Amino acid sequence: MVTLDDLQVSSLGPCTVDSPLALYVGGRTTNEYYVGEHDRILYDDTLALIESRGVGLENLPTFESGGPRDKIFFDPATTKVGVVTCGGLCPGLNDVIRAIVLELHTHYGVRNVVGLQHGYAGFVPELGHDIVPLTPESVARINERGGTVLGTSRGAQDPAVIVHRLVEEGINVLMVIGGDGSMRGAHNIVVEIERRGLKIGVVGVPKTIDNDIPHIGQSFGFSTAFAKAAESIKAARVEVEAAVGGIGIVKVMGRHAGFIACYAALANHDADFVLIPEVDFSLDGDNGLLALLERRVAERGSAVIVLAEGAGQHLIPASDRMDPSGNTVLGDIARYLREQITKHFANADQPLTMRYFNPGYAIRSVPADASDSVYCARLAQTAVHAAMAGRTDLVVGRRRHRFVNVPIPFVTQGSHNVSPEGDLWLSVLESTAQPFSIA
Ligand SMILES: Nc1ncnc2c1ncn2[C@@H]1O[C@H](COP(=O)(O)OP(=O)(O)O)[C@@H](O)[C@H]1O
Ligand SMILES: O=P(O)(O)OC[C@H]1O[C@](O)(COP(=O)(O)O)[C@@H](O)[C@@H]1O
Ligand SMILES: [Mg+2]
Repeated sequence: MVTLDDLQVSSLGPCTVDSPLALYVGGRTTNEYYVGEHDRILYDDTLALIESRGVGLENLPTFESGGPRDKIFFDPATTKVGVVTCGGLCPGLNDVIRAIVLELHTHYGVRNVVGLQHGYAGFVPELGHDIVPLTPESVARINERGGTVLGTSRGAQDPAVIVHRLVEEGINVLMVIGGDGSMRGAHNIVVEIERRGLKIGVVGVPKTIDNDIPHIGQSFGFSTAFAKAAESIKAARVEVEAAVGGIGIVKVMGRHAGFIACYAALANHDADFVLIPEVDFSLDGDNGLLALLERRVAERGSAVIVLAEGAGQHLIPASDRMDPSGNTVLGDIARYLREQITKHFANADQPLTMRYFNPGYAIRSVPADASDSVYCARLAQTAVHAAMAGRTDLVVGRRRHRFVNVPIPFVTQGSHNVSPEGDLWLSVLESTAQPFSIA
C-alpha cells in the first residue's frame, strides 16, 4: 500500500538562490487553480479511499506539487543542462525539447543547454554521437515536426559511463524524456551519481504512446497517437460497410496496455469489438469471438475489431525474443485472428471480406496535436522548475489537473494498465456492446 514516504521526492540540497520566477509567483498560495509550493496534492480522491487509510491528514499519501519555487538550488549562471530522448518515438518529443530550452533560457537565464543524441547511447564516446548545443534559435519551430531532433535508441548503457560523461561535460542536470524503460535507466544513473557523491539532478518527462507509465496521469503524445489510430478505425468502418460480409481488423500499438485501442475505439464509438492485453478472450464456443463475430455480421452486415498488438498472446506461441531494451517482441496476433476468422467463415459457409489495417508507426511519428502540444510545454516547464530547485530522481506528471513531482522509484515499481474493473473498460463495453467476457 502506498505511503507518504513513497512519494517523497529526493533533493540535492537546500535552495538558497533567488528564483527569477519569484517575480511571477513569489509567495503565492493555493487557490482553486494553483497549488502553492508548500501545499501537497492528495494521492486518493474519494472519501472512501481516504477513510480506508485510517491515518491522520499529515500522514495521508500526498505528492509534491509541480511548479516554480521562490528559491532554487542551482545558480543559472553556472548551470549546464543536458537533454536526452530515449525509447520509441512519440508525438510531442520536439515540443518538450523546445519548451525545456525556452524555459531554461528565457525564464531562468540558463544559457548552457546541450542535447545528447540517440538516447543513452549518446553518452558513450565510442558510439560517436556528438553532443549538440540547444539554443532558442536551434529549437525554433522543431515542434512542427514529428520525431525527435535529438534522435533516440533502445538498448542498455552502463550508468558508470553515463555519469562519467556527465562529469566530463560539466552537466549539472539531466532531463530524460522517455518511457518506463528510460525512467528505470534514469534511476540507475541517480544511484551511480549518489554512489559518487555528486550533485547532479535527473528529472524525467513521461513519454509513451502506450500510456503505460503509472501515477503520472497521462503520458504526452498518447492523445495525438490514439486520435491518429481512430482515423484507421473510421476507414475500416467505411470499407467493411461497403463489402459483403465485411470484417475489419485494426491493429494498434500497445504492448501490455490497451489504452490506445480503448480510446481510439471510443473516439469513433463505432467499433464492434475491442481486444486488449488486459482482458483475455477465447475464439471458440457459443460466446467465443468467432461465434460473436458471425452473429454481429449477420445482424449488422459488418464488424470492426480494434486489436491491441499485445492482446490474445495466450492464443499463440509465446515469444522469447527481446528487443535491445529488454521488451518482449510479441507474436503476431493479427495474422492468427485473420486466419482463424477466414477458416471459421468458410466452414460456416458465410461470405467474408476481410480488411486489415495496421497504422503501426504512423500513429507515433506525427507531430503533436494542439492539445498534446500544450501538455508537452507545461510538463516541460514543470520539469525545469523541479530541476532548478534541485529535485532529482523524479518524473513530472499531471494528476487530476494538478502538476506533480513523482519519485521515479515509485513509478517504476508498477505499470499502468486498463483495469477490467475500471470505468474506462466499462465505457468500451457500453460503446461496443461486446459481452463482458468473450469466452
Ligand atoms: N530496466 C532497465 N534498467 C535500465 N535501463 C533500462 C531498463 N529498461 C530500459 N532501459 C533503457 O532505457 C532506454 C529506453 O527504454 P525502452 O524500454 O526502449 O523505452 P521507453 O523508455 O520508452 O519505455 C533504453 O536505452 C533502455 O536500455
Ligand atoms: O519501436 P519499436 O522497437 O519497433 O517498438 C514498438 C513498440 O514501441 C511502442 O510504441 C512503445 O514504445 P515505448 O515503450 O518506447 O514508448 C509500442 O507501442 C510498440 O509495441
Ligand atoms: Mg516502454
